[in-house]
Amino acid sequence: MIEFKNVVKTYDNGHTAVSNLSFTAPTGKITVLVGPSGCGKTTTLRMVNRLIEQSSGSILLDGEDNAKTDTIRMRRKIGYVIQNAGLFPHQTVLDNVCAVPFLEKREKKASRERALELLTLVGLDESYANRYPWQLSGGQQQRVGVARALAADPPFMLMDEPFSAVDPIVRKQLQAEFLKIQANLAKTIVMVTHDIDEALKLGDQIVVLQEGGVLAQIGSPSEILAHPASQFVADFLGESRGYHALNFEEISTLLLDSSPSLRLGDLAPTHLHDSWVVACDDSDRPLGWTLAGERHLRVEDIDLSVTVQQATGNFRELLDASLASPNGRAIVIDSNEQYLGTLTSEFVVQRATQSLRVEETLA
Ligand SMILES: Nc1ncnc2c1ncn2[C@@H]1O[C@H](COP(=O)(O)OP(=O)(O)OP(=O)(O)O)[C@@H](O)[C@H]1O
Repeated sequence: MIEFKNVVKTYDNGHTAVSNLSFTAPTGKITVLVGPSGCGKTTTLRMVNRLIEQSSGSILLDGEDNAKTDTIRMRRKIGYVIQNAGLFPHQTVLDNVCAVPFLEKREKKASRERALELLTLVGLDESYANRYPWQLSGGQQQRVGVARALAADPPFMLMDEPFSAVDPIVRKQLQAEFLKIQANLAKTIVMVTHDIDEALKLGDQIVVLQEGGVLAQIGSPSEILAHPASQFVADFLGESRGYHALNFEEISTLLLDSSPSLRLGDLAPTHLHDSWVVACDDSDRPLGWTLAGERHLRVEDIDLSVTVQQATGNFRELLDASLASPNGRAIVIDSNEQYLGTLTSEFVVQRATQSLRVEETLA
């Protein structure tokens, strides 16, 4: 775990960027620092690996005071991922990933093999190993940055806006892959982001800072959304708090409607003619919606543009799926992709309104 104890940072110009900050980043969990621009997030992060020295207070890494530990030894225990990846431009991807293991004079063959494994883990196949950073897209460079930080197998990771330099789709992919990796490796991570969505998605714990590096609130994403500690936190989370809170409601807790379904080749009973019906394949996997008619169901009659939603997903994804559907209903499937039922966007919106009201009374 990483413990901040009454940490203060006053820069030479007299500006206090971090004021008497105390919190613990638990072992194996992701702690995300958020707050408005200039509130001291990066300063806080960089004090952990002593790229910035605190003015007073202490930071302990698994109980060891980082100011009393040899800096080089201490930094080797900490992976550091920054925006734009910060790769060495004249080294290949493989050499970038192996940088720390080579520095530590680890066995070269084993280090390279592990580097290739890590590249695969972050979604890059072996063909990227001999490329140079400039031959990669921004998202690919960020993947290499994450693989490089993991290569030394450090117990701690510091990540400063690690996924920010890419477009929203790649960013989502990187976040999802990163969560998968973390589920296996369970590093103790402190991450900075200015994206509240990212914080809520990735963080086990959120630390909200306000101007001057003052701790405004610490808690799990759902705690912070449901019980903002102050007007500042409520304002910072913004008007979409209710919508964000949907991330933490599981669909499986809801009662689904059982909209009628048809398999390819089936004839619809007359009472269903001109109604929306869930079209499934031979194994009851939904393909989309169809307006039932007098003909046997053909693929051409199906609106395939819908997103089907896993019951293990969250309420917010469900809202997106229902809004994207031709009849305002989301199709929900189980883990075997079998059809389970449907829900209307009205129901989801009603639920969102309810949760927003609950939060407003609590705030
Ligand atoms: N070397 C420095 N000397 C003086 N002031 C500094 C120095 N570095 C940062 N600051 C100031 O300290 C405050 C905190 O900066 P920091 O970079 O930690 O904020 P941040 O929350 O990460 O901001 P952003 O979200 O904009 O990246 C800011 O007001 C900044 O201007």
